[in-house]
Amino acid sequence: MFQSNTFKDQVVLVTGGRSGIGFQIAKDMLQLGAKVIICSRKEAPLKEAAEKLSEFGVVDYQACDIRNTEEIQALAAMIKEKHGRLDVLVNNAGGQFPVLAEYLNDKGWNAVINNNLNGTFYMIREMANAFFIPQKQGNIVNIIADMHRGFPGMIHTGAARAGVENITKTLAQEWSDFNIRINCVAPGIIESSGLDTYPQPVQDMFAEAKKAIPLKRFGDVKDISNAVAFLASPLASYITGISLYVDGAQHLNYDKMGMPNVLKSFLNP
Ligand SMILES: CCCCC/C=C/C(=O)SCCNC(=O)CCNC(=O)[C@H](O)C(C)(C)COP(=O)(O)OP(=O)(O)OC[C@H]1O[C@@H](n2cnc3c(N)ncnc32)[C@H](O)[C@@H]1OP(=O)(O)O
Ligand SMILES: NC(=O)C1=CN([C@@H]2O[C@H](COP(=O)(O)OP(=O)(O)OC[C@H]3O[C@@H](n4cnc5c(N)ncnc54)[C@H](OP(=O)(O)O)[C@@H]3O)[C@@H](O)[C@H]2O)C=CC1
Repeated sequence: MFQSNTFKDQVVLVTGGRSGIGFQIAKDMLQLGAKVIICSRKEAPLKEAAEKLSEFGVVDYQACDIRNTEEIQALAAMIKEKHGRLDVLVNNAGGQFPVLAEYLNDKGWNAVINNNLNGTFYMIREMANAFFIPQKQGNIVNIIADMHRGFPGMIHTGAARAGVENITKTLAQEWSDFNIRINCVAPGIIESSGLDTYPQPVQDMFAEAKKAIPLKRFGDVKDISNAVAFLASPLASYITGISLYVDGAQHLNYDKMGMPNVLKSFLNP
C-alpha cells in the first residue's frame, strides 16, 4: 500500500532484525527501496537472516549488543564506510521475562533495564552523533510495549519502555533543530517468534486474553511493520514525539487480561 519507492536509496538500521517483528520491518523496508542493516547479538542467526532478506534487496549485517557502546560505534563505522549515511533507525531489539515484582532480584531488574532502556538510549545517542546530527536529518522509531496503564507481571519492561517513551518526547523537542523525528510504536500481543519464549501458562493466558482485546485478535508482525513504515515515511512528516498503539485497543482494556493472576498461580513459591 506504500509506494514501492517510499524509502528508495535510504539507509535503514533495524536492531533485532534477525527475527520476528524486526525481520518483517527489514523485509518491508527492503521492498520499499531501502538498503537495510540488521544487528543482534549473535553472528550465525544474523547471517542466516541476512541471506533470506537478500532476496528482497541490499542487506548488510553486523553482530552488535545494544548494551555495548563500543560495539555500537563499530556498527556505525561499518555503516559509514559501506553506505555513507543513515536515514532511519528502528530500535526493535529487546526482551524481558514474566515475573511478579516481589520476586524480581537486582540482576533480573538490571538485565531488562539495561537491554530495553539503556541499550535503546545508547543506540539513539551513537547513531545521532555519527549520522543524524551532522546530516541535519534523521528518523527514529522505537518499539516499546503496551504499558499505558502499567504492566502487571512485567514491571521491569514497563519501566524501561516508559523510559523510552519519555526519551522520545524529550528528543522530539531537543533534536527538532536537527530535523530529527522520533516516535514510538507500542505493540499489543503480536504473533511472533518472541511469544514462543514465554512459559506455557503465560501463552495460555495470552490465548484467554484474546477475548478481552476489543478487536478480538492478536496482532501480526505486518501490523507493526506497517506502523513503522508510516512513521518513518514522509507521510508522517509532521508527527514527532508520539506513541502509536498498535494493539486492537488492548491498552484501554489491559486490566481485564488477567496476567497477574496467571503469574501468581505458577510463580508463587
Ligand atoms: C500482555 C503482555 C503482552 C506482552 C507481550 C510481549 C511480548 C514480547 O516482548 S515478545 C519478545 C520477547 N523476547 C524476549 O523476551 C527474548 C527473551 N528474553 C531475554 O532474552 C531476557 O529476558 C533478557 C532480555 C533479560 C536477557 O538478558 P540477559 O542479559 O541475556 O540476561 P540473562 O539471561 O543473563 O539473565 C539475567 C538475569 O535475569 C533474570 N532472568 C532472566 N530470564 C529469566 C526468566 N525467564 N525468569 C526469571 N528470571 C529471569 C535472572 O535473574 C538472570 O540471572 P541468573 O539467574 O543468574 O541467570
Ligand atoms: N511480540 C510481541 O507481542 C511484542 C513484542 N514487543 C517487543 O518488540 C520487539 C521485537 O519482539 P519479537 O520480534 O516479538 O521478539 P524476538 O525475541 O524475536 O526479537 C527480539 C530481537 O532482539 C534481539 N536482541 C535482544 N537483545 C539484544 C541486545 N542486547 N542487542 C542486540 N539485539 C538484541 C534478539 O536477537 P538476539 O537474541 O540474537 O540478540 C532478537 O532478534 C522486542 O523489543 C519485544 O520486546 C513488545 C510488545 C509485544
